[in-house]
Amino acid sequence: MIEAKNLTKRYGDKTAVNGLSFTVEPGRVTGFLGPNGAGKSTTMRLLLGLDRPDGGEATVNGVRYSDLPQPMRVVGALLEARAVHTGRSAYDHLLCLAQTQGFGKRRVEEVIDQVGLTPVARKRAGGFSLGMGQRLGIAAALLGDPAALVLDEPVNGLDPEGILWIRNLMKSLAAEGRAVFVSSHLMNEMAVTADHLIVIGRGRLVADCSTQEFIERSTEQSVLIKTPDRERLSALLRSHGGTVTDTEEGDLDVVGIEAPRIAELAAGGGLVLHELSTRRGSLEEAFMELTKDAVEYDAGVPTAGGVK
Ligand SMILES: Nc1ncnc2c1ncn2[C@@H]1O[C@H](COP(=O)(O)OP(=O)(O)OP(=O)(O)O)[C@@H](O)[C@H]1O
Repeated sequence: MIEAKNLTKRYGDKTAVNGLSFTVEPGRVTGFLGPNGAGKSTTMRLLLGLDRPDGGEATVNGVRYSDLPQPMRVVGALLEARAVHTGRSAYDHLLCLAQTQGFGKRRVEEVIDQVGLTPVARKRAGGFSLGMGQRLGIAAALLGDPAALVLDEPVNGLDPEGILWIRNLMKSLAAEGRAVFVSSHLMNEMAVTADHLIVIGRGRLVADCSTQEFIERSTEQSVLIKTPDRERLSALLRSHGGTVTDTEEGDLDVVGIEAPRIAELAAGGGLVLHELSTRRGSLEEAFMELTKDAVEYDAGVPTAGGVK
């Protein structure tokens, strides 16, 4: 389990991470979301002991990274997508890393196989594509068979096949009981990958809830109605507490009453409906709205214990 307690990091006047507390549980993929500059990479660097916090602390299985005797056995990390600038082969690169931690050749071969690099394992890693470089980075993260993984924007710059591969890998690593913590600024990507979401805006926690809960709470539901009895239906729905707006196409958009109830009310009033459809706002819109709120109002958003 990864835990951040009141984590704070300042760079000069800028507070990159501001009193952040959350836990990343084993057995699930936890998405770490925030717009550019929200503080995701800084938080991950603090978790991995690459930077010192100005306040609070970050631990993995209750221990600070810098105090872990064999860190690669506890947490594997992939930080920022970049090509590996090495004249060494993928195999030699991993073997070198493995030897620093006392892992053998067999483990190197296993992780190479796991990430699908066996056919190119003896080729110079410096010539790898971004996708192959990512696979190599993930192989390095997996070397110690760690209980937790920290992956910073692993899908950045990958083609659809690479994205699908990483997505499935993260899910299977979580299914094996590992804590998988993955950052992204893409809401839609996290919606299909993560079981749980931690959302930050300007270094502060905005939401900490299951992905399902986030989707349900964040995307407001409205009902679109096509009807020849627009005026009467509109008045009827308003009298039952609905918020009714006219769309540019001359239809009705209703918030606050669900479709089956609208159909019953219309039938009761002898009003004709030509179309009745439930719509949800896009997740990406909801995410932008949420992080904007964090900055401007810091209210009305889902957190672990409900809506803040
Ligand atoms: N070494 C540093 N020195 C000064 N400011 C920094 C440093 N590292 C990060 N920052 C600032 O802290 C804030 C958070 O940056 P961080 O890289 O953690 O955000 P992020 O959420 O990972 O963004 P992105 O998705 O763009 O990588 C930004 O405003 C950034 O400019």
